[in-house]
Order: sequence, then structure tokens, then C-alpha cells
Amino acid sequence: MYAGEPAIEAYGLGMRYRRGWALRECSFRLPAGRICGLVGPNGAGKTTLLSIAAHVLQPTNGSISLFGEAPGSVESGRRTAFLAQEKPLFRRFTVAETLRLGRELNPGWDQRAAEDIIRAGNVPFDAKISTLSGGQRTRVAIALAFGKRPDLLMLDEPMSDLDPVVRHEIMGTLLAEAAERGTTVLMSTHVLAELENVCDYLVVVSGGGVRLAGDVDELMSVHTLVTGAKEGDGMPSALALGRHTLVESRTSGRQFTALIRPEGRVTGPWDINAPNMEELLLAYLRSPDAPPLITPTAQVHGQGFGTGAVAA
Ligand SMILES: Nc1ncnc2c1ncn2[C@@H]1O[C@H](COP(=O)(O)OP(=O)(O)OP(=O)(O)O)[C@@H](O)[C@H]1O
Repeated sequence: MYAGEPAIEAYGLGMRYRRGWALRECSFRLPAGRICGLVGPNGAGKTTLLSIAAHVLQPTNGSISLFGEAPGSVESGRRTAFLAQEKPLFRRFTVAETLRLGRELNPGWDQRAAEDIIRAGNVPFDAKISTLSGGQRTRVAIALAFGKRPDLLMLDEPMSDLDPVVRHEIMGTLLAEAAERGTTVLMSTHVLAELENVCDYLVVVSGGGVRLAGDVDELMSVHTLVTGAKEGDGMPSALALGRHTLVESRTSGRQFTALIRPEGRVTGPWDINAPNMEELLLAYLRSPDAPPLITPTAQVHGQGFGTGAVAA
């Protein structure tokens, strides 16, 4: 693996269910070795995207590759692990039997890594899956995914039924694993605050399309949060009509707050701050019509992203 090699490259990906399009013209690149948060409102297409990458679903159009290979290939199957929301485990198996199955199905299986995760939660190895709590089952599913020692780990809201202490512990294991082995992680979540110290890459989807994608530092550095006194009923026209790109503006009492992508220096009688990750994500989630932004590392080669693309 070399720095910048794409772990995932999606190009013009579309998925149409009977009710309509869940993904449309979805294109982005995730370089290898990054920990990427996949964020979007309910129904945005996150599970659909992960399921296509994990070869659970076939896209209606477009393509996606994992380390340059199609999702169904032997090579990408060997190198990737997917932890789905439903966590399909055999209910009649014990925890030990479940790990044994993992060992038999995966040539690079790491029994110790899997057992360590089970032990950290004090889950009995001889307990049947059907007798475990939701959170304990999640822990077993996470142990299975980690035991595979994948190069790419895809997780669909993995922590939703874990208590905060366990979430913290599993996140720590995930980060240590990724740092030690250079594992690429793509993780969908609604818990924005949890992403702040974990992710160094972000993909935001909304309405089936990519709204924001790229390196966290780069995304943060091109946004500014402006707060000040309202002008009339809204934000100052100097900001609203200026050359800056407005992502979102809100008013409360006599104040306005705007997240912008500034063009040059922002000058005015306002407080000007860098947003934190949660503020950045919330602004894009609340404004699905904001112009998209795909930074150069997240652009698929040969694709002209036009509006919103940051100059390389
Ligand atoms: N099997 C299906 N048949 C028909 N429509 C579906 C199916 N699965 C998903 N959809 C629709 O596709 C869209 C995207 O769904 P998806 O589950 O990918 O979103 P999501 O971003 O994962 O949402 P959430 O945050 O609620 O988990 C939604 O409108 C959903 O209703």
C-alpha cells in the first residue's frame, strides 16, 4: 500500500429501489489508511452505499472499487470486513463457536484480537448468541470484523446500541488498530460529537448525493463561522451577497450565525471563528441545498467536479 492509494473509489454510483433513487451520481475517493465518518440524515443513502461496497447490493449504475478491485472479487472479499446494522449472527451458536466460524472462513484470522474484544466486555465464551444483550451481540460482531484483520473496515452505525463507556472503549480499540495496521475505516454514524477526535476524513451524503467529502483539516480550513448582529430580519447583506459561498445562516434574537466558505478575507464587525467538526456537519445537514464541496484527495481522477471543488 502506498500513501494516497484509494481504498474506495466510487464513480457515478446510482441505486434505484422500487420507490425511487436512493443514490444518484455518487462519486468520491477515500484514500487508504484514513478513518472516515460517513454522515447524512435518515434515508440519505448511507446503508445503501455501504451495502454496495460490501457486495450485498448491486448498483443500478456507476461503479465502485475497493483497492482497485470490484466488490465481489476474491481479493476485495479477503481485504474488507463489513459490520451491518442487523449484525447477522447464528443465534444457536455460542460465542466461541462464532469465533471458530470466523477462523474457518478467514485465512488471515487473528484469534487473539477477536478474543481480546470479547474478554474486554466480559462476555462468556460459552454463552449462546440468543442469550446475549443487544450490546453484547454487537461486541461479538465487532470481534468477528476485527478478527478478520481487514485492510478496509466498513461499519454501519456500529455503536448505536452500546453504552457510552463501551462505545469509548471500542472506538479506542478501533483507533489503535487503525494506527497500528494502517486499516482504512469507513463508519456511518449519527453521533457527530464522537467523530471529532476519531475521523481524519469525512463523506457527507444527503438526498443520495455527496455534499461534502475530503480531508478533515482541509475541510475545516476552508470554512469560517461568522457571528454578529442581525441586519433587519436576517444576516448582513455584505455577507449574504458577497463573494463568499454561504453554506448556512441562522438567526436567534438579535444575532445571526453563518457558516461560509470565504473567498479572501472576511472583514466586518463580526466574530470570526473556525467551526468545530460538529458545527460544520450540522450546517451541511441542515442545508441540503448548499453547494457541494469535494476536496482534491476525495475527487475521482478524471472527474470534473466543477462547483465547489477546492483548487489543488
Ligand atoms: N430495500 C429497500 N427497498 C426500497 N427502498 C429502500 C430499501 N432500502 C432503502 N430504501 C430507501 O432508500 C433510501 C436510502 O436508504 P438508506 O437505508 O440507504 O439510508 P440511510 O442513510 O442509511 O438512513 P438511516 O440513517 O436512517 O439509516 C431511503 O429513502 C429508503 O427508504
